[in-house]
Amino acid sequence: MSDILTIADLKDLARRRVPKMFFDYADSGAWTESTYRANEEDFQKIKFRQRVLVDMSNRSLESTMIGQKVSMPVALAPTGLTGMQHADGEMLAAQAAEEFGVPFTLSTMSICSIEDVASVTKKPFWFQLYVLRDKDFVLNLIDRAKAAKCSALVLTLDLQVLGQRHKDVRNGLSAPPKMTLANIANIAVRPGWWMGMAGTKRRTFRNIVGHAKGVGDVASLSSWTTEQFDPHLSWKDVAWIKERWGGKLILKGILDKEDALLAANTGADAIIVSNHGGRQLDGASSSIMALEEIADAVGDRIEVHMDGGIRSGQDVLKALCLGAKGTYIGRPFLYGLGALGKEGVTKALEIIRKEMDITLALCGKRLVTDMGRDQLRR
Ligand SMILES: Cc1cc2nc3c(=O)[nH]c(=O)nc-3n(C[C@H](O)[C@H](O)[C@H](O)COP(=O)(O)O)c2cc1C
Ligand SMILES: O=C(O)C(=O)c1ccccc1
Repeated sequence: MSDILTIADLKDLARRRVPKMFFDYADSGAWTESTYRANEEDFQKIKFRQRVLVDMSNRSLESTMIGQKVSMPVALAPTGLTGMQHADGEMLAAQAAEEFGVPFTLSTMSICSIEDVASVTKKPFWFQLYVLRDKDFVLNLIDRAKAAKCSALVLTLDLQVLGQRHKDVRNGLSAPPKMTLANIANIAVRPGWWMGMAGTKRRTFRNIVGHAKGVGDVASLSSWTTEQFDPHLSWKDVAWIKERWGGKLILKGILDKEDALLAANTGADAIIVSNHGGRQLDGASSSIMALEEIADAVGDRIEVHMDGGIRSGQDVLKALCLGAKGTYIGRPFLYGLGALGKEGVTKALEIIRKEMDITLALCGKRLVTDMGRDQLRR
């Protein structure tokens, strides 16, 4: 563990421990992956101002996201199939986040169900909703998230059609995965992973199987999921979901200022400036480059969050400087989970916290909430 100092170290270890098809699923973007790469690379173009001889004692990373206290403004992003990076992955990641004091967001497309995660956590977590064609099933998900006392609904808007990630096609990643010789050989040499999987009953999309009509077993899943994404969605759907949910609502997948203004009109509590980690529209702008314009356009009308490409505490601070009140990490916690299970998720959060704390000090600030545009050199 002592040799793990960066998120990249966790990624290297995950690559060795997680079967290729699932590691690649996490580590891939749509088509040429240009947006996936830009998400990370564009952070490097932004530089801090270094300040000296100011009081750097008693620093604090505490903040709030949608009015909820967080030990640092870094939530775990919703990610599908998280329980395939490590057995019971969503339950472990939720526990790590809870202990750390940051929000965990459970995906509709998770392996562990809403009820599974609720059974191993004490504090409320957030639930991410895909609005699928089967509206009865969508209502069922909303009601189950309410029953589990989820404290925010994250409504994802950028997956009306599914972007293509070539690696998934090449690896035969479907539900259930194609058991080619290459996949079997790959799993065989990762005993830690498959022993974990053999020891849990949670190996399929448990929010869906047994809940959605026509999905009684795993065999029917693949065609069901691809058919269910709904190209008809409109802003009117946001209104009925907001009404039915009745709690805090976060709209995820905004990358354009016109859309940000429409989102602000819905009365939602926050938007997430996001391109789905470069997994949807290849060729779209990086999230960090879209952030400032969107933050300027909406002003104080709605809280602005962002995700995409955050690989260090420095990246988090840059996003805060450019107008985000909160951020999310996707792959960094997945790498931690694949590398070391729950401990690895905690490790990812600790790495980011330490980088944030030292950077904050060297920028001459004590409070993370004081980071603004004047902390950047432009
Ligand atoms: C493997 C994987 C699965 C994802 N699944 C979902 C999902 O089910 N729902 C969703 O809203 N976003 C999903 N996302 C997008 C993330 O919520 C988030 O926007 C993205 O990962 C942020 O970029 P980062 O991975 O560079 O931190 C997924 C991302 C990854 C990497
Ligand atoms: O992989 C994803 O990014 C995602 O959101 C998703 C979509 C369909 C099924 C599972 C996950």
